[in-house]
Amino acid sequence: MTELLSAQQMRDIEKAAMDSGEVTGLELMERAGQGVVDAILAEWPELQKGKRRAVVLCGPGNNGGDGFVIARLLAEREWAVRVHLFGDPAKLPPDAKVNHDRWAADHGVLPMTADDVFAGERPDVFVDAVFGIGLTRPLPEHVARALDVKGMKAWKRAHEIRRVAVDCPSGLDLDRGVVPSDMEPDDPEADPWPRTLNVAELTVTFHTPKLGHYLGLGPGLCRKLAIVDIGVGPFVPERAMVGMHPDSERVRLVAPTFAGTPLRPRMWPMSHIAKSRGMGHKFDHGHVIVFAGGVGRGGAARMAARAALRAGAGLVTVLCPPAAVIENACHLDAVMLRALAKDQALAEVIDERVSGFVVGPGMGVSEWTRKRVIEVLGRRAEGAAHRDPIVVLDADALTSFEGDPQTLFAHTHGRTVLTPHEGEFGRLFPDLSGPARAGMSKIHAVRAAADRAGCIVLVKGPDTVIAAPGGGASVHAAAYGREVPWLATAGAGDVLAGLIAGLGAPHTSSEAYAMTEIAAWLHVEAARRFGPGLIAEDLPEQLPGLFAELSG
Ligand SMILES: NC(=O)C1=CN([C@@H]2O[C@H](COP(=O)(O)OP(=O)(O)OC[C@H]3O[C@@H](n4cnc5c(N)ncnc54)[C@H](OP(=O)(O)O)[C@@H]3O)[C@@H](O)[C@H]2O)[C@@H](O)CC1
Ligand SMILES: Nc1ncnc2c1ncn2[C@@H]1O[C@H](COP(=O)(O)OP(=O)(O)O)[C@@H](O)[C@H]1O
Ligand SMILES: [K+]
Repeated sequence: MTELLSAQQMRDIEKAAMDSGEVTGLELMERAGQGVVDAILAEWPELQKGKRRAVVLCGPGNNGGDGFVIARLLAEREWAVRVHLFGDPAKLPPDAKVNHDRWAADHGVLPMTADDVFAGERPDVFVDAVFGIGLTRPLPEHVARALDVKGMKAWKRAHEIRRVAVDCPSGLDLDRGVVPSDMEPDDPEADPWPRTLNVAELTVTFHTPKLGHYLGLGPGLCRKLAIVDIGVGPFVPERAMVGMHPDSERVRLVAPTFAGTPLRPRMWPMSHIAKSRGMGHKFDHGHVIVFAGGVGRGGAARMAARAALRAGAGLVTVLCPPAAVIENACHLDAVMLRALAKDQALAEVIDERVSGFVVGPGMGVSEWTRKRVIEVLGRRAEGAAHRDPIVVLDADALTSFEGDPQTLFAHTHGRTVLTPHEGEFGRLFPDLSGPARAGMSKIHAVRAAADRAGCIVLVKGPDTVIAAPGGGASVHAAAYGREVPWLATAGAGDVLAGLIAGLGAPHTSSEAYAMTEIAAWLHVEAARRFGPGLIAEDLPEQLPGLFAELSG
């Protein structure tokens, strides 16, 4: 895993490095600028030869300071570099001022209006060093227009210009992954895309990625992320450990990486999956129960059940109303089937060895669903040798508690996982959702939800956020080469619920949180492996091949 930092955490790290006396702000700025130039030349090796053109846009803070370093280093390569500044040079912070003055000693500095920026000859590289982690409010209109990709049309063959963002495309809030705008109120239900669009082809950030690189609009605006080590101290490995319960302050990125370095999938996730299973009897691999809805409504449960079985649960049983037995029997083989009448207690049809439940997909929003949820959450492990069953609540199991979430939260336990999409999340947490979330990041909202619910909460989407009570949080992003828009298909969420239960069901599987992270990752890997044209039924069928590849 890799830590994702907030802007404040990054500032604290930089400050600690400077306070230690080992490095000065000026040295950090030089390393940052050099790192950006190196990243540009690595990304586009054809730029290593010849005299090229660059336009560099510098802002009023240290992001602008990086821009002046980049301009100088490119000019030293005999590039023709044009620099535009937003702000008063006399008010630049000290390190940025030093670099401005070095540049201005023998080069011009132009104003930052769209007319000035998009004039002159077409550059090979366009560098955005206007704002980084210091953005505090929406971009001024004229700055937004100078950064707008549409302005590039002033040049012929504009598509050949390589757009590079320093730390982030300016205007992106690196804590939330949103672009605050004066024109559209900060309302998550309004169209999140800004009127002017500042999209990079390459974004170069420092030390580790920030939250906003992976949340919301971040990946779509940054496009490709390069991380430059500027030597501000070591990573904190124990906080980023794979498979461990997450740290209460730091957010981690769910990926086979360790402090930014790729890990072999054998180490993660396969070693964790294997560890939780060990050897043994099929019951040791867990028995998962999936509740199905009535006649004609069992598909969601069947897909969840198949995912749980493919994920490695030893046994999976679908429980359905007696009237739906024939329908389900026509579809199920390896997955077992039992009838459960409305007035029957669970204990009449299942034994105490059941170690996982999926409740909700296709069940219907009803009082009956509420009762089953509470009944399931009341089942606890017999004796210290066993753990409480993992209980995944999705879809109708969540919506059935709309307006009365406290009743649900009174029964959840540490091995409960809620898997809402944003709509379902809003039904349980209206004050953390929709317009009420304005100004708050998805991380903040999901952390608060996990605290309130007293269990793990996973909120789905291209940026999936997982949180546990006490502050631990992770982001799993289907981004930066892992985009799977075709995963937005009916039933994909049911499969995810089954995956979590299947991975978390072995009695020896202690970490429901780690298994939830792994499930989110495998879900997207399965979708990538299949490709466009995917329907939800295809997802579980990808798992055997995927496991084989990951173990290779
Ligand atoms: N510290 C270090 O050692 C290192 C830092 N590094 C680099 O520094 C960057 C962070 O620098 P930073 O903290 O100065 O913030 P930055 O993003 O330049 O912006 C702050 C300025 O913008 C202004 N402002 C904000 N929003 C505005 C708006 N909408 N419209 C108008 N003005 C606005 C704000 O003004 P204020 O809000 O105070 O009025 C302030 O003047 C970081 O991203 C990385 O690139 C690297 O070199 C590595 C070493
Ligand atoms: N653009 C996207 N990229 C990647 N994954 C997505 C995207 N849109 C949705 N998903 C994933 O697809 C699944 C949809 O689940 P859900 O909303 O519950 O739908 P359903 O109820 O039809 O199963 C979630 O796991 C979500 O993370
Ligand atoms: K920038």
